[in-house]
Amino acid sequence: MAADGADPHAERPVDEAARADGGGDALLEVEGLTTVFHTDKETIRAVDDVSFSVEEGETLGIVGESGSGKSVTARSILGLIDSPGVIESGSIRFRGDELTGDNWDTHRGDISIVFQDPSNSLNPVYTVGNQIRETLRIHQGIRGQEAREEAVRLLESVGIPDARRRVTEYPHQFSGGMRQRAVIAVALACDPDLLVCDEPTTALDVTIQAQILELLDDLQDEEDLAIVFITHDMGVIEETADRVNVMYAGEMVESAPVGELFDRPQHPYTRGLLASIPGRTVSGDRLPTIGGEVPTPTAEATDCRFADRCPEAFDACERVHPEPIRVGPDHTAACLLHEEGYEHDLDAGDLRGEGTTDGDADAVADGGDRA
Ligand SMILES: Nc1ncnc2c1ncn2[C@@H]1O[C@H](COP(=O)(O)OP(=O)(O)OP(=O)(O)O)[C@@H](O)[C@H]1O
Ligand code: NI
Repeated sequence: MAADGADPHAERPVDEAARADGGGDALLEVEGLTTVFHTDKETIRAVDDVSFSVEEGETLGIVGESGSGKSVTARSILGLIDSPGVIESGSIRFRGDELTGDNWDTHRGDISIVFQDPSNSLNPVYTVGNQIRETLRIHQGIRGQEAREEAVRLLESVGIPDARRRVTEYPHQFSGGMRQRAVIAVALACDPDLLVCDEPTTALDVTIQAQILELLDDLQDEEDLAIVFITHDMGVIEETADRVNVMYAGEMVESAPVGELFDRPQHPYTRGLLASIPGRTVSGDRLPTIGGEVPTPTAEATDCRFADRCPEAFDACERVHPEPIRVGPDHTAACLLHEEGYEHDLDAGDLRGEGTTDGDADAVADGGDRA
């Protein structure tokens, strides 16, 4: 689904299987997004053919281990990919407008981002109020007394007490939790329709984390914001998300409404992530934790990138790349276990249950060069 060279506004065939939202007029539609980094040594396919959409007012959670491509997805949506990175192909539409191809400026301010570390998001030499007013001026044309009042109102709306005084303070005078609230206030000063939060609570302690999550929830109700919430924490996903995309090695391996994903996870990787939530066991699951690490994708996938960590892999997983397919209403998974025609392989080369024993060599005797 390459967008290069093509008229970005041209009608694109919608891949029914890859789109879990069932169509309709989504706020944000991402289709076939592929973002690569050309380093000296290799090309890293950080986001590889990912499709999803975000509806008005909903929270989409993106979850996956470190290096799975969550942040690059976020930065792609905001047009923040810099050299050596490039959006190689795909389409990102906001309210139907194509953003790829340097069209982000027309929607700057409609989409805002909150990063993990609040200290890097605020400029230490300006007061918090100053930074909110600057954003109000640039994105909403609000100046002077009106901007001063709006800055106080925004600080109040993110739960900062004594806002009238604190608006005159510098970031270093704020605690970590208060600083992240201030960052959210700056993000809201654009009056965005979509707020992208990239691990916004990871640097905060648990109590403050819970307060920030509650704040985002309240803001969403009040301002009818759509939120893309990025985290590696399934527990946080359960609390915040309406829908969930599970990412692995640049790909979206499962997508479903949050209740459905937790009740009926269809990808072994998702089951592994769920089993890693403290105090939670998933029926029939064999993975208390997932061993190994996310591989760095450097070539187009010709196999399942999760296969060598997967307790349910069989030999076809080493030679066939699974595409997202529909596994339920509004639910997709990219796993051969759900694709027709591969069941026979279960008999031929089933590795299930063997992953933790040292009998792997025997099990793969007819399965090729599995390490
Ligand atoms: N500027 C860059 N140059 C080269 N490679 C990059 C760059 N930024 C990201 N990558 C690579 O892209 C892949 C995805 O990275 P990304 O930051 O999106 O992961 P993530 O899911 O957000 O992980 P984390 O949970 O650690 O934040 C990784 O392999 C990473 O090394
Ligand atoms: Ni990240």
